[in-house]
Formats: sequence, structure tokens, C-alpha cells
Amino acid sequence: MEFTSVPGVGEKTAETLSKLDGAEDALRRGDVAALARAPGLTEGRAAAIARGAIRRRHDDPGGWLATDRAREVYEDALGLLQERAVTGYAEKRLRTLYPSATESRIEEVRAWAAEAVEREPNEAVVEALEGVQQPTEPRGLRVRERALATADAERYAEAKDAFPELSVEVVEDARDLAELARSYSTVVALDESFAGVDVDGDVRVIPDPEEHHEEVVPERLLAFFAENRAELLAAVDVHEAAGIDPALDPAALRDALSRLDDDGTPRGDDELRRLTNAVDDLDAAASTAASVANDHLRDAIREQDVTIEGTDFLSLVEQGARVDSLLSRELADEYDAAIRKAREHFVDALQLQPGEDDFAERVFAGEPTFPTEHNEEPLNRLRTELKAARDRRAAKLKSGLASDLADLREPADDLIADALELDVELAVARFARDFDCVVPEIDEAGSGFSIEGGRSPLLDVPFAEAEPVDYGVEGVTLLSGVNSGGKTSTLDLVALIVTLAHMGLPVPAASARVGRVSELHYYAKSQGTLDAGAFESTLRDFGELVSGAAGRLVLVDELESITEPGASAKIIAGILEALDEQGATGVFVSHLARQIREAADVDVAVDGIEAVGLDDGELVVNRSPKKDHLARSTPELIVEKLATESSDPGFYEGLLEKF
Ligand SMILES: Nc1ncnc2c1ncn2[C@@H]1O[C@H](COP(=O)(O)OP(=O)(O)OP(=O)(O)O)[C@@H](O)[C@H]1O
Repeated sequence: MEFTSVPGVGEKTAETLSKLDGAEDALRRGDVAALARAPGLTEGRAAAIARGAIRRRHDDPGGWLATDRAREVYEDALGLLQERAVTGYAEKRLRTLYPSATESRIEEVRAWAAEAVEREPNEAVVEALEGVQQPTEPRGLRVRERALATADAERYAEAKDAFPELSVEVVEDARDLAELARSYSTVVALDESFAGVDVDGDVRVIPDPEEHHEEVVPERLLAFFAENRAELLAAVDVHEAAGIDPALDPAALRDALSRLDDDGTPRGDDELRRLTNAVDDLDAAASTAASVANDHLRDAIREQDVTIEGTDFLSLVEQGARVDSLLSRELADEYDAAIRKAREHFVDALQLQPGEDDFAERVFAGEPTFPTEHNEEPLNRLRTELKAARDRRAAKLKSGLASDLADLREPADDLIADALELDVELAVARFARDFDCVVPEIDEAGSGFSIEGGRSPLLDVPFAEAEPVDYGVEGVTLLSGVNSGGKTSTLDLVALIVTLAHMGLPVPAASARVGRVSELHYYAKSQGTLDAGAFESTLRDFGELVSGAAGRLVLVDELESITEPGASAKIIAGILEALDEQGATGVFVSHLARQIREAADVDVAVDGIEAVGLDDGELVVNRSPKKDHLARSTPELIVEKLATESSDPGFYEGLLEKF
């Protein structure tokens, strides 16, 4: 795959991706976490690249979120979803959900979300998910007792790349191979030509080692399972708590893991333990066995009356002869018994088996001496034999366990991936439940939107206190209303629902119909009047907006604040006319509805959020905009209040007539 064909991936990023194992697969799956493991790629970039790959797959031009405020609403929606994820993976993965105008992309996510919302988020699953994360590949593993050998320079380079854990050696012929076999417990020859060559030691011919990892470096598999033990077991728990089928048999995994130590070595094998202990204790056992013999001899000598002939005595005195000859003559039986005891102790202490115990005869043998000592040479031979047996045993166990684990290796990735994917789905399920969501109808042919019982989770009040809003718009309309009536919040709600719908997700409403939107242009209220330069650039923005493609949704909050009211009304009227001609859908919140209507050449619709009364001096508003209704403004309502309540209402009545 050409990485540069993914939107947003240049030469440099493509090179970075090429260094990542499984980058293609990660791109296909939208696996942000895996992509973020590429050197120097931030999570934000990884998410953008994953989205780029999705866009490419759907031939999606992108750019749906056309303004800063539109992007903010998307980020807020994403934040609400991410808060409901347990794992870091799911948080990142949720970033690949983005609003799009492309039907196939929306449908893809809608189908996925339809299953996701059916998921039951329960405590046990959430708890188990806390222990799940993406598996790590063992790093820095070195295996010293095994080497690869080849006569071919190319094979050599390939093998070095494929098996960084092992030494790879160049051998010219069988003699080199034999030499190598003396330095390593096992040598794996990679060339067919070595098949049938008769060499001492453990030499195997495996021409396709890449296909037999579990035999060539079982340590890699074992280290993977040892390192990811907790994550794998947590992933099994997730499956069990959620009642979903795992990619592997949990009993087989648990059994294999129980035979594996945390350092990646097989555990629970008595024979390996015996051999390992025997190697470790060899010197200590030899010296204790010698002490046993010497204790025996010492006691025997102490209790023995030794008769010594005069000639012997003379030779002892004159020639400084050693007492060994006396020992062998006078205490031959006792010496034999002492040596027997030493051998028995040695065999017992090291639990030597038939074959190995013969060494005891040679370790404790020779001319009688006191104190007696063990023989170093046979002890070292025994050491070599025991080490070889230990390594053979370990290798056999490793490859046995590795071949059991080899079948679980791919399913293990799937097991964890499925648990992590479940977390993504559960985040959506929880979002849908927490905010009483519904699947919106996407009206392919239609335009505008129609929301019933929409409740925004983005309000500054707790969601439980969000009052439901009904609102629908076709074409362009002005939205009037009292101060703090909820005009901005209505725009936010519309933006949120339309964005979620175009992400393919459920929306917080009792029901919603959304026409297909090509781009969302949402402009927040400007903070005060703009200077000439900023005003000009804002006008340019709108100039581009009205001359752009059809199918846009334009939400604008109090554009009048950018300049003086008289000019604002004219500018807004002009923009509305152009958008109307373009067939766009637009909602413009404004306090200048009357003036704009007067300035416009076309009939401009006006909706209104109206006050329905006063409660304890507080305005009570109907949050659902009333269609074709110019809502009275707060100043007008206050003048009206004074006109009805004042004992001298004349002045106020006059004012009221001016509205
Ligand atoms: N649907 C709703 N349910 C509950 N509270 C709401 C709702 N809509 C708005 N509010 C509350 O009213 C406050 C004011 O809303 P908002 O800022 O949207 O009003 P506005 O009409 O845009 O005001 P202004 O004219 O001053 O810009 C919000 O901060 C929120 O606390």
C-alpha cells in the first residue's frame, strides 16, 4: 500500500509508517493506538491518519466541519464519548469517528453503532477492562544457547533481521558447523545442504525458520505470553463478564500460562528443577560429601588401635612417608565405607539419576587419603553433562509449551483487540443511554432538520435539568428571542445533533430527522465589534460561504455584534438572500430580526423563543422556538411589565407602542 495515497500522509510520515510493523493493517482497522506507536507520531496525528485512511476507503472529500465553532462542537461530542471509555485504546479509537457527508461512511458507522448500543455496560466488564491494554512485543530478548548457521550471505542478512534474539553465524562447511555445535547447545542450520551432515551435538536443519518461530526461538512466544499475561487474563475476564465468545479457549490459555513463569521460562517441571538445582549445588554437594567421608574416617581412626610395625615406623620417621599407606592397610574397610558414604550423600543431595550417578564413583575414588577430597576432573565432566541435560530439558519444555502457545498467538491478539473494541462500543452504548439517544433518520433527498425532544448534554446545567427542545427548519430562518432564552443553546443542540448524525451515531433527542449536510458552518457570537481588518475578513468568509457548494448547514450566532446595528441588519439580510438562493439550510440568531426582515428582498422566516411568563421575577421561557413568530425581546417585556404595573403608565405605554 502506498502510504502517501492516504489523505494527510506526506513523504515523511509515509517513511515513519513504513517502520511500523502492521501499519497497513492498523490503517485498515483505524487502530490509532497501533499507529501512534510509529516513531515520532503523536496520537493526534495518528488519529488524523486513521481518519485519512477511512476517508480514502470511502472516497470522502472530508472538510465537513468547516469552522472553528463546528470543530469545537465535534470535540465536545467526542469528549462526552471518550469520558465513557475505560481504556486508552478506546479513547483514541473513538477519534476515528468523524462527521462525513459520504453515505457509505455514515452507513458503516450506523450499522456498527446499531450493535454497539445493544451492549450491556455492567460493572464487571468495566472492572475487567481496566486491566486490558494492547499487547506489547518483547524487546531486547537474547538467547545465548542457540545459534543460526548459514553459508549464504543473503540468508545471513535475512536471518539477522528476522531473529535478532539469536546469534547468526556464517559457516563454510561441516567442520565449521561442528565447531559451532561445540559452543552452543543447539545450532539451527538454515541451508538444505547441511541436511544429513553427521555432526556431534544438537544440530538441526530448518531451511524455513520464519515458518517455525516456535521451534527456532520459542523464547519469543514465551516472552510474549509472560509479558502480556495480566492483559490476556483481563481480556478473558472481559469476555466472560460480557458474555461474548472469546477468540481462544480460555481454559487452554490459562493452562498454558500456568506452565509459564513471569520471566518466560517454563515452570512446574520436576526434572528441569532437579537438573537446575544439581548444576547450582554441584560444588557444595561435593564438598559436603567429602566432609561426610572425613567425619566417618575421623571417627574410625579415633576408635582404632593401630599396630605399626617397627620398619614402617622407621620409614615413616626417616623418609617422611605419608600415613596413606598405613591408612590403606589398616583402615581399608573403613576408607571404603567412608567413600561409599560420600558417594551416597553426593547422589542423594543432587538427586542424581542412573547414568549420572556413575560419576559419583569417579568423583570420590583413588588412593586412600585423609582428609579425603573429591576429584575435580570427573566433577567438571558431570557439570558439563548436567548443564547439557538441563539445557536440553529446558529447550524441550520451551518448544513443547511454545507449540501449545503458537496456536494461541494470533487468537491472543484478537482476544485483546475484541475486548478493546468492546470498550469502544460500550462507550457509545453508555453515551446513548446516558443522554436518552435515538437513531436519527437521515433524509438523503431532503434538506433542513426536524428535532423533537432534543436535550443537549453540552448545556451548563446538569443533563437531568435540560429542557427538551422541539425545533425544525427548512431553508433559512432567523431565530429571535428573549435574552438567555436559549438561542445559543438551540444552535449548539442543532449543531450537535447534526454532527452526531453525520458521524453515524445516535443523537440526544426523542426523534430527529436530518437532511444530508455537505458541510457544517457554525459561527459563534463574536466578542464585541470587530476592527476594520477583522470585519473585512469576516465578510470575505461569508462571501466564500454563499458562493460555495449546496447542501450546507449554516448556523450563525448574533452576527450583528461585529459592527453597528444598522449595517449589520443589511449585511445579514444580504447573506440570507444569497443562502436562500443557494438552497442552504441556515439559522441566524439575531436581536435585529425586524430590521433584517425589512432590509431583505425575499421573505425571511423568523422563529422565536418566547417568554411565557414570570416566576418570582424570573422569565419563564418556552425553550422550543415558536415557528413564524417574532419573539418579543427582553427590553420589550420589561417595558410591558412597567406599563401594566405602574400607577402612572403613560410614559411606558408610549414606549411600548414603539416596539
Ligand atoms: N433547553 C434548556 N434546558 C435548560 N436550560 C437551558 C436550556 N437552554 C438554555 N438553558 C439555560 O439558559 C442559559 C442561557 O441560554 P443561552 O445562552 O442559550 O441563551 P441566549 O438566548 O443565547 O442568550 P443571549 O440572548 O443572552 O445570547 C443557558 O446557560 C442554560 O443555563
